[in-house]
Amino acid sequence: MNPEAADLLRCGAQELGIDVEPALDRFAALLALLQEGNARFNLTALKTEPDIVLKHFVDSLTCFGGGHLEGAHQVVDLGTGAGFPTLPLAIMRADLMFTPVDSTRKKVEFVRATAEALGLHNVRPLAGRAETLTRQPKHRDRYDRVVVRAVAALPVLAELALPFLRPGGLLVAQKGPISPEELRAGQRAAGELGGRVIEVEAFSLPVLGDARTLVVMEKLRDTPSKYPRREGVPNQQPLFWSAK
Ligand SMILES: C[S@@+](CC[C@H](N)C(=O)[O-])C[C@H]1O[C@@H](n2cnc3c(N)ncnc32)[C@H](O)[C@@H]1O
Repeated sequence: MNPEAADLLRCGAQELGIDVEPALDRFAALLALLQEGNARFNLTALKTEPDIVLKHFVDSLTCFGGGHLEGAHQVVDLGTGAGFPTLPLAIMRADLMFTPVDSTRKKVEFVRATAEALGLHNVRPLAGRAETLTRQPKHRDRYDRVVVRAVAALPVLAELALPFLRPGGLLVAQKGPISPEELRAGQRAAGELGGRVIEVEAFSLPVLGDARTLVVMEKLRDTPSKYPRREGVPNQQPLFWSAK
């Protein structure tokens, strides 16, 4: 990692109240592995060191906002892609056990190999679609937390994520700006799926100032067995929302 990128990571994380100094070597190794992965196949759209550091690493660390990940939780990362937010969060918190999930096997293999190379023992990637995995008893109503970044609209996230959670568990969704319509649909979908929205926090991404929103849903009771609907339907026909 070049010195400018290292400074951006330090400053960005500091704005979030996080000291990355002890983890800089691991972040540098992650950066190198991502760039190597990008050279082999198109892993992420972000290619430059400042972009990767701010828009992947620091952006992922904003999931710690609000303290919803405090404690030794079992955490699903729904639609992890190249490992975000899992990998930065797992680097900073060995007490959190992550299950990054993605439907694209090649991405899951990248996350598995990268976690191994970084010596992260708290990352156990899983290939598959959320709609199918949450039909398996070992993944339904089981996890303490679901984190998600850049995957789908709120009502879709509610349908894909809440079935993973035990009652009392939380979905922490890191998103860009959300419209009142999307929020309303997310609230209604959460209710239908056995949960409720407990927090909506607008904030700015450190250094760059891009608008972000952290939406937290709590699961109150078991999700009705008809959810999630079959593969692809949650995204094609989001609950309570026609304006995709
Ligand atoms: C835009 S990428 C975001 C990746 C990562 N979370 C990030 O912030 O960089 C969305 C990812 O979600 C995965 N995905 C979408 N729907 C899914 C589903 N129903 N089950 C599992 N993975 C899904 C896709 O394969 C893709 O890798």
